[in-house]
Amino acid sequence: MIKLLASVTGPHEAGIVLEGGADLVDLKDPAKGALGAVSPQVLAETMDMVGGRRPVSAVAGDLPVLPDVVREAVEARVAADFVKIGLFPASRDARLAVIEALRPLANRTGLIAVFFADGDPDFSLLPVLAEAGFRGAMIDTIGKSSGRLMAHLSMTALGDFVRHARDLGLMSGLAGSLEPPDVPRLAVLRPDYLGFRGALTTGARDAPVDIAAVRTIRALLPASEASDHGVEPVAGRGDRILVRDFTVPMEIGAYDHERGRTQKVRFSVEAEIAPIGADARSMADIYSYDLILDAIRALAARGHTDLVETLAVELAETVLADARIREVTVRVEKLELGPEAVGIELTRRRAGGR
Ligand SMILES: O=C[C@H](O)COP(=O)(O)O
Repeated sequence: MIKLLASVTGPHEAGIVLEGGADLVDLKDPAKGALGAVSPQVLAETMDMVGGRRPVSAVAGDLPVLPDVVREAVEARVAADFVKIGLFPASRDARLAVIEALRPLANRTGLIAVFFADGDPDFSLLPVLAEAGFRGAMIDTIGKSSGRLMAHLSMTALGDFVRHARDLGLMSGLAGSLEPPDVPRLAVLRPDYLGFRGALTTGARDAPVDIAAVRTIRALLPASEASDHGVEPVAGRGDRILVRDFTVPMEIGAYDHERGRTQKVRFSVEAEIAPIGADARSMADIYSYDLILDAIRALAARGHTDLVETLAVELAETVLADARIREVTVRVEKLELGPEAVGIELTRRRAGGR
């Protein structure tokens, strides 16, 4: 489920966003910049008001990228469930020094790094953050009048960020002047959080939060895991691995004039496998079409074969020898005998059914 992060200025606005369905109460002072901080006092009052009903995050502030300055600001806010730390424009070394300085605080609060889409984001720091004990990473924008998140980063780049964070065990969040129509588009990328301030107010970013605006955003977020994962295989049908029109020269034919030379033979294969899991990401999770291509190359390399029928049966048997294959259809066509193509198509199924 994709959660709603709502940025508020203190306890009063926290009450409003909770009523509107926020999943994370995020404290910040929008009048003081992208990550303008509220005082530890306001943090304490807001935590009291929220009373553990939802996690509370606090931003560390629009700070220079200096280890001591940032560590001190985070230390003052470790009572929050999460503290968000901006990786503002700076050299890689300066950012690394800040990350390292925060390592000792990682078991006192949930550290969340904030990359800025318009502030030279360096996503190669994601593994460094994971190793230093950070709990998550998000992308926001610094310049709140210089366009929405997607004006600075493509959907592909945002999707890569979410995937990379997830692979590293980091929560991910996306924010940056987002508007209601952005929600379904970004929800497709499946970040853990979408974050809002401007879209939750009655007007400007530092105007008061408005319950109707919060509800509008809430209603746009996918309601449950079920709707997030509402994709399932069709009962009784497998997925299909395809090799289409793979043409190789080979020695083939029962006539004398077909011996001692090669001619073009075209192979097409459709192999049925069990439905691929939604979490398939690597070669280890799938049956590769390369195995079929290799089997065809081996047939072509082994010398003369009289009949295309022999090739088709052998190829089907080779493919079905892999226990993951349920059924295979093989087409073998000779391409140099006058018509466009002559050949055979056959289907074989694993004995014993599915
Ligand atoms: O953390 C999220 C931000 O508060 C988003 O603010 P914004 O929607 O005004 O850019």
